[in-house]
Amino acid sequence: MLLTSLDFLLTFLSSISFADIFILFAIPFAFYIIRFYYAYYIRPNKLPGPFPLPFIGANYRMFTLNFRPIGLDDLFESFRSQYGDIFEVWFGNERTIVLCHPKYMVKMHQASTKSKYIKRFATFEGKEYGIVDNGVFNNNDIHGSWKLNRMVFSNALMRPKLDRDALQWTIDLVEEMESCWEKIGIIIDDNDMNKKSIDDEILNLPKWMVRFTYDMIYRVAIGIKGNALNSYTNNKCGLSNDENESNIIINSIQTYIEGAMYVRFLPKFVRDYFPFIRGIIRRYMDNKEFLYGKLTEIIEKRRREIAETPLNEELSTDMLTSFIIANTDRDPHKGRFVEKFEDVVVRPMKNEEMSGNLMDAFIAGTDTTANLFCFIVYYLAHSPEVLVRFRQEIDSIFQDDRTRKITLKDLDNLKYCESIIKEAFRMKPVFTTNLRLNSEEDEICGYIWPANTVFGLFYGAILKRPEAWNEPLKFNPDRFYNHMINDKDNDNNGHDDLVNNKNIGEKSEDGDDIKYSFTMFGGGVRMCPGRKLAMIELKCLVTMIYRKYDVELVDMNAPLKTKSTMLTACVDLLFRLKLRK
Ligand code: HEM
Repeated sequence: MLLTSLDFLLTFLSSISFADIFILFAIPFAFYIIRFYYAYYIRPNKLPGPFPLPFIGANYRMFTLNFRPIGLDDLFESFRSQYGDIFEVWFGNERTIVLCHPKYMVKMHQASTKSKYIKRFATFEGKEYGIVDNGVFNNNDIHGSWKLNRMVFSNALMRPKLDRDALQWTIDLVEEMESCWEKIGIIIDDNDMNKKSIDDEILNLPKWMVRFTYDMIYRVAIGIKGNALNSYTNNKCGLSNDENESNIIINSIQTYIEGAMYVRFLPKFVRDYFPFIRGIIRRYMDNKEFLYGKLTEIIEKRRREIAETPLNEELSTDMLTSFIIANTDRDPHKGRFVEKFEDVVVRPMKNEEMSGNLMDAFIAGTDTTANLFCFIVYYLAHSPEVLVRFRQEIDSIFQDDRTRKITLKDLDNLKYCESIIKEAFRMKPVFTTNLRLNSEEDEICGYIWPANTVFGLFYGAILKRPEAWNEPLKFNPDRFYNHMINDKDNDNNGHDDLVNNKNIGEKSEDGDDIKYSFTMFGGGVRMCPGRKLAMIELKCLVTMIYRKYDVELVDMNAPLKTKSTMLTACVDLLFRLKLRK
């Protein structure tokens, strides 16, 4: 019997010719191409944009003629100058309508739960990986899990009680990093004794900052000190280099984020059946299982600790503790929310919901802050007159004391510092392009768009428009500072001004057209819930460094090197510190 089947198989295989194999592959391929171009030619509202190729869409335009990849920010900028303020780009099979003028983005940035533009992503790839309808950022289940997750997330981050602790944790971390820099010779004296003994890797600011922000978010999210900074120094700081739990988890989170790109952009068929890719995906899936398992252990342990804590004892302000007690009798804010949506069944959170929210704190709260700090350092190094003004502000607040503990009141007073942070974002937005989808048919820019059209809000363009900004290519924090000082609605508390982020441009008096010209934290009901934390962290870090040190770039002539996707990252920025004279 076995022999007969084998005979049959051999006969069958030997009868297959090369032409048969070709046809076998060519038919589905041809079918795909016809379908692709049919969809392309019948698309509604044909806009200008790069001609898409099957499978890769317009991705081929990401390479220059000498095969060098260019960033998404530069690519969109080149399309904008070629096609105008509204154009279309195909990424694979997905069409994105890219908007470059704030007036086209008004509906996306309006804070109304009735908005048709609350959804963020069109693709639904990656549910098994936990990146769809989980947590906050990637969550498209607007009337389901997103609202509750978002309310709990915002409550954990926006309550004033966290401010005090977030400031203290930032101070502790800056001091830890500073002592490390001192030991390994990043902080130099006039004799430059240590100058030659350090390799470029150690002098690279973005590497430090990513670890700094991971440790910070680990502390804020889980309530435990992280170890990313410490481990980076490989014992050079004389600190122990234990592979402790925080390190394992932080590494696993970084692997998870890397894997999310594969899962989101490769079709399921390719992920499941292509031999080489299948292996890679398997490893990412194993890492994801491991990570979520670890988070569940941490959540369970914290649940037990909370249950054992007497009712009259105050609980920690970290996010995880807030998630666990949210909407339970242990919650001091039960029934009260910083952001409240209608039609939400308010209930305690499940473990997997908490894991998703914790992951979002890491995904959205680390690289953004880390890279923005690097851009601030770059622009300050090239703007001596701004640095002088900043030092005047610092000295007027701290007098000559370069080590006094920074308070929340100081942060409120550091208005020029805040303006520097905003201006660095305007010049080099870490969040280059936001995405939103319409849940119903709607009009944008005079066209009627069917539901589920993907809109790319190209922030890189609106932050430089001459209608909204004077001399838009100039680094000039005064454009924000003057506004903060003169704004009649401002209660003289710069901190609050930012929290209520008014999304205004410099020439805000000039009308609605430029209303949403400053979108550092996005806008509307999906606006960044980490904005207050990010500003506490950045203002404290920038002030502590510039109050005490002169920051020198190793190569003052080097252009700012970045890598840009949805987020723009600083690639290399070699630095040294000298004690300020
Ligand atoms: C300088 C630092 C940061 C910048 C520039 C930034 C910017 C943004 C922007 C532009 C958005 C999109 C908002 C929209 O669609 O309207 C966003 C969303 C988000 N950010 Fe931030 N962010 C920063 C820091 C943080 C931090 C520290 C956290 C938390 C620890 C955080 C958590 C989130 C979350 C969870 C969302 C998704 C909100 C939603 O979809 O409902 N971000 N952020």
